[in-house]
Amino acid sequence: MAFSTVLSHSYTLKSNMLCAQKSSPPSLKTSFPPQIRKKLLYQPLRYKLGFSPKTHVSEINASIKWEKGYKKVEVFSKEHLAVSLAYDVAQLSYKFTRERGAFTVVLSGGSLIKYLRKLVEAPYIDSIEWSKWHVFWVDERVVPKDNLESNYKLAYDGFLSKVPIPPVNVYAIDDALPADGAADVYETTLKRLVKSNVIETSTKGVPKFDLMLLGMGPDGHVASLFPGHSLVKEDKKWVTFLKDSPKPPPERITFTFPVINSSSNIAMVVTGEGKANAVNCALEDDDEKTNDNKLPVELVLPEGELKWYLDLGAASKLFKE
Ligand SMILES: O=C(O)[C@H](O)[C@@H](O)[C@H](O)[C@H](O)COP(=O)(O)O
Repeated sequence: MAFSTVLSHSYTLKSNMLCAQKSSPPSLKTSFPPQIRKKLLYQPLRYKLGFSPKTHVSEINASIKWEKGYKKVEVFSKEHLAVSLAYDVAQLSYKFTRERGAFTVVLSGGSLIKYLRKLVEAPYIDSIEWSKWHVFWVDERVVPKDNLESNYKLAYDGFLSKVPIPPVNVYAIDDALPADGAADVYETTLKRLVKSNVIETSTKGVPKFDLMLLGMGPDGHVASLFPGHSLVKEDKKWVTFLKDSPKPPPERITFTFPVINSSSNIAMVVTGEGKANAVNCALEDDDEKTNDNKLPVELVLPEGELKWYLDLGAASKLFKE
């Protein structure tokens, strides 16, 4: 079905790739609607305890969890989403810093940063080994770092300025370069860090980040990989660039799918009713779809773990009467 709408970010999307809307969303209430409870067809997940205080665990249990194949999905209130994300990130930080003395974390732009807000509070602010963190961006707009459009600025203002990560471990793009140069330099930086074992590599020799924190646009884009764009198929470069992003600003650099899909862990953080169609598309069973018919988000198939963190709005089309 052809799909055309004006998105909240004030750019127009035309795509025939989104799944058709299949049912009306349940009305959103403060607690989970009964039809959602009824549709708990899947095995609940169990959290591995051992790092975070139990008080946080009991709060996290106020959510819906299920697992379907490799897809782990959890639906939260917005507040619990931030609590749960902090808990999971802290556990991974603990695991990787203990196992290999470093924790490589890839950030996105958008609302993701505000969902990291619990990490800058007790107990995490004092218990995480921030000095072992290495921070990257899955995509960046080619603008100066102090520009309001910069994903670096967004992350710095909302998160990085509040935690003691050594500045040398924060890998922003070189904002003095044009898009192609910035992408090349970023890829060179990744190569250097792979060589020095700060970043692990997959069996295919591609960087394997410990944790990628991804957002998704209403059109199903992830990173700066947009539906129907040729970069979705890029399989040689680790980092590439575009000058024709359908979402402004047009010039960006982005990780490619080989790098995204080498990750040890991906957290897909998606909120808001505007994303419900794309979420439904990504989580439905449809073996008939070829890669050409898939949204970019559906091509996120990491070697490691993939977990979806949804709010009620984003999940609203998953639960049918
Ligand atoms: O560079 C960008 O334009 C953003 O990084 C973008 O890709 C964002 O991550 C998603 O659109 C989800 O954003 P929201 O969570 O704010 O909807």
